[in-house]
Amino acid sequence: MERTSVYVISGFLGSGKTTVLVKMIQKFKEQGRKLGIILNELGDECVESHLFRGEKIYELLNGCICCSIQEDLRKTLDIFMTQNNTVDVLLIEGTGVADPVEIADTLLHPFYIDKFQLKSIISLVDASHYFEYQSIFSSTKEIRDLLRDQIISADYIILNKTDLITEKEKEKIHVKLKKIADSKAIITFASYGNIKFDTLVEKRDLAAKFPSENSYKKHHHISTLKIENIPNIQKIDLEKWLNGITNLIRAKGIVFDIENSSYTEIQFAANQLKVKEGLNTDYNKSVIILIGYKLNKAEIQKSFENRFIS
Ligand SMILES: Nc1nc2c(ncn2[C@@H]2O[C@H](COP(=O)(O)OP(=O)(O)OP(=O)(O)O)[C@@H](O)[C@H]2O)c(=O)[nH]1
Repeated sequence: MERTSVYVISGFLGSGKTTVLVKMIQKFKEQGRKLGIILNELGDECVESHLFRGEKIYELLNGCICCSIQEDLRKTLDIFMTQNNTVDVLLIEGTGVADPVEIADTLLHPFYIDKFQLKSIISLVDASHYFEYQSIFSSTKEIRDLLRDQIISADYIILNKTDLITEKEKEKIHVKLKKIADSKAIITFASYGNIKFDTLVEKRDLAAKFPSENSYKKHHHISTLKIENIPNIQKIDLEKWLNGITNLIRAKGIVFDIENSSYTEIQFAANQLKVKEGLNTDYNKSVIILIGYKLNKAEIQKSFENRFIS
């Protein structure tokens, strides 16, 4: 079954995310695509609902900077999954203070990886405030780091509001962005989010990889590996095996127990394995996702099979 294409739109407060989102909706509709939209609002009210009248909108309210973003998003993705095939393109607008990696990370979860395909992380940069936000005098470290993360994790960067700056400033920002961004990322200029839709939706590298792999890549050379068909394994054995993998940073997964129609959730971080057993689910697959620094995928897959299957 075709996975639902997901586009994440990130960018700092007021950079033009909603402006671009409205344009994307229009274009996708012209193509006859069935759209779902997730808005991640700060505060407890979506003040922009009127812009999306008639669309299938899901709001993640109270989407503050903390981890609740991921939980809310999971709940919303679950709703999409129960509405089979009603949506073939999902657009997610992050709050101006969200790190898109968190959204990508959620889409990487074993529950969702077979259903959703992260096509692009689009990041808007407000050209008119670029130097102000980058300045150590008029901005905070948190803001600078956040803007940096938004740029690093994107595969499509829109320098928006160029109508408010000079050609010279535009060039200067472009040079800076090229230094920060992933080498494969597309950097484009726009005012009022007017970009070439075709270049935005055309297939790029991100689709061929696991979501979020790209996002971490620039700085961390992170790779991911999906192991499927997991037999019943003792927790201690799995923990030992995971701890033996060179450069592994994180693992997460689910192991389905056919007899009890329940699953065990697996979370491995900081060399420790945590499991939650006996959870109810409609999901009936077993899969573990490994995330690490330049993982030797073939070797790990083989080691898993030797140890637990044959
Ligand atoms: N001058 C100028 N204004 C723009 C441009 N793009 C968007 N705006 C305006 O900037 C304001 C913010 O745009 P939005 O699209 O709402 O930005 P946003 O990133 O969704 O904002 P938040 O929801 O606060 O995060 C609106 O008043 C837009 O009309 C642009 O390229 N040039």
